Amino acid sequence: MAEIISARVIVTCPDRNFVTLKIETADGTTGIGDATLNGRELAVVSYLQDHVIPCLIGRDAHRIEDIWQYLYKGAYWRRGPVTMCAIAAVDVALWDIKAKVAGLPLYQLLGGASREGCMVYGHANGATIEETIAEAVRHVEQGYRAVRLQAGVPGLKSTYGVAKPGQRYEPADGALPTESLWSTEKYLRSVAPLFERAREVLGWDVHLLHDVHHRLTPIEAARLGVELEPYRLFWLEDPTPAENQAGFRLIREKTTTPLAVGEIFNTIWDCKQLIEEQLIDHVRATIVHAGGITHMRRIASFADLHQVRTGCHGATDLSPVCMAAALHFGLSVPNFGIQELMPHTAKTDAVFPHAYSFKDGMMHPGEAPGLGVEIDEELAAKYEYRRAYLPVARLEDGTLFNW
Ligand SMILES: O=C(O)C(=O)C[C@H](O)[C@H](O)CO
Ligand SMILES: [Mg+2]
Repeated sequence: MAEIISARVIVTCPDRNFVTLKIETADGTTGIGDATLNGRELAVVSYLQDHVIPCLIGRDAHRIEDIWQYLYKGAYWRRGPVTMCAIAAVDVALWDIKAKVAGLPLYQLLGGASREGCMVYGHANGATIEETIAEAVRHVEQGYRAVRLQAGVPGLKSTYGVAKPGQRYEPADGALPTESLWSTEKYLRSVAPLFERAREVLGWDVHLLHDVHHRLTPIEAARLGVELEPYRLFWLEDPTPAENQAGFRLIREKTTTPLAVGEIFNTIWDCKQLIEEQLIDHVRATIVHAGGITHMRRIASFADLHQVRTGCHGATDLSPVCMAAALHFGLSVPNFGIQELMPHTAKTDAVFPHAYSFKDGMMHPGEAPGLGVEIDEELAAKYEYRRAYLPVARLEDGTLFNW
């Protein structure tokens, strides 16, 4: 028995907001879990503080599966991003505790390493095709074996995934949502030329990826998939909103461009049909948004039966605590595909000292017992929460669209 004697939520903003849950057991062992839900952070803080923590005190931290079921079924109101982020934070903190008590890096408890490291993809973006390709070249020089390409769309003032001049890309950029304009026609004209040029310059030994960010209809996505076939993408991500999973049948029938979906999924039920019918190649659900390591292992096992590999979301709104958990998970599951890497700022890294590392395009969680990441609470306290929303997108006639 490792009795939970306290659980606290820590909110900090070292360049961007993060929510972290810290659980402590009677013998002084602590574990942490990421609970960050970009743009809706405080809803998870309240869910944890007001509704979850009171249920944790006095429980045995080692009974991870039982606590997961207790929080999921016990709430009666199942699923949803707020609930599943909160459960994820508890779950990861408990795995951290268990692995620390065992004196092992977490991946050893998850079955051990299935590979030498986790291949990651970086983000190359620029206002023009040439700027984007130059960024991609820089990534390849740093050792990346896979790069996501996003370029500005001629005729649109701003584009998803493209940084403002001289700045890092960080989408949650306003105390109220900033508004951007979208034109499917302009966008569709711009994508194939980007990848044509990328293959000319980068050759064929680097994996190329692209994120549509939910902005096409299935038939438009099918057209784009066909147009991109000559450039052999590693994946085309979120080609269409995935609430209607059956919509992917149409895309799948038309194109062999591999598909990745699921960064906004929070349970296996969001991707059950996509996986069962083999409508996708990679599932993008990740630890913090999809119920933690316990639930992600369930999704990965189910996906493995259908030749679907993982491809966990890893943007900067997922804290280093989530990155560490994703790497232990990715190193251990048999059907790992790739891990997204959008490096955090030095300020964020200082608040979350960690054992994971990057080398030759691969990441490894390190050998420290537990997750191998801690939170420097004194430093964290210096960075106060700042409300920051994700943008919204409108069509050129003013219609609210998918961002
Ligand atoms: O990293 C990606 O693929 C994204 O689509 C990033 C998301 O827009 C971001 O994480 C939203 O918070
Ligand atoms: Mg995405």
